[in-house]
Amino acid sequence: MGIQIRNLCKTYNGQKVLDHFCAEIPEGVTTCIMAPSGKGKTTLFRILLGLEEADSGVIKGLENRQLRAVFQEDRLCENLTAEANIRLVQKGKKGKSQEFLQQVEEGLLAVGLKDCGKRQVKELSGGMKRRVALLRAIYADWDVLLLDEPFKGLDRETRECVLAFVQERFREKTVLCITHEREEAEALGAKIIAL
Ligand SMILES: Nc1ncnc2c1ncn2[C@@H]1O[C@H](COP(=O)(O)OP(=O)(O)OP(=O)(O)O)[C@@H](O)[C@H]1O
Repeated sequence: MGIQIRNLCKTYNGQKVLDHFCAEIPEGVTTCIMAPSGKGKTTLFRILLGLEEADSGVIKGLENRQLRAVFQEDRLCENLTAEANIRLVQKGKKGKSQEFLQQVEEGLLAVGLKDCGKRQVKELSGGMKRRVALLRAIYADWDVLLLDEPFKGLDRETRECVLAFVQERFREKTVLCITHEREEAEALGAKIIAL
C-alpha cells in the first residue's frame, strides 16, 4: 500500500516551504528524497513523523504503523555506552538477551565500530555517533524507517561499509531516506524523489 502524500503545503512566516508536494512512497522499498539545502526535506520528515503540522494536504498509509527515525542530530544518551543506547529501544527482555547482544556486536563491527560498544557515547566522534544512532534505529522494531541524512560526516570508505550493511537490512522494507548524495541513493538501489 505504501505512503501517499497529496498536496502537502507548509509556509513559515510567509515563506512557502512545501507547495502542493505530492509523492508515492512504495511499500517494501527504499526511497530517497533529494533536494538542495533549505528546500524543505526536514520539514517534510517532521510532518511525516507528526512533529509538525502541515497547513494543508493529506498523508495516507502511516496510520497504525510503527515509525522509527534517525534525526539530523543523533539524539543519543551521551552518558550511556553505545551498546546501552542501542539496547534502550528494545522492549522487555529482548535487549538483554545474548542473541541480541551478539547481533549488536556484529552490527558495530560491520559499521567500523569494533570495540566501541562499551564506550560512552560522549567519548565518540560525530561520525561514530551517527553510526550508533543508525544501528539503534535499525535494531528497533519498525514498519517504516525515516532517516535524515544518516551518512553525513562519514568518510568514503566508512560510508561504503555502512551502505553495504544497511542495504541488507533494508531489503523488502519501507525506508525513507533524506540525502544530498545521488551516489548514496544509487548504492541503496533507492527510488529517487526530487523535492
Ligand atoms: N520552525 C521553523 N520556523 C521557521 N522557518 C523554518 C522552520 N523550520 C524550517 N524553516 C525554514 O524552512 C526552510 C526549509 O527548512 P528544512 O530544514 O526543511 O530544509 P532542508 O531541505 O531539510 O535543509 P537542509 O538540507 O539544509 O537540512 C528553510 O528556509 C528554513 O529556514
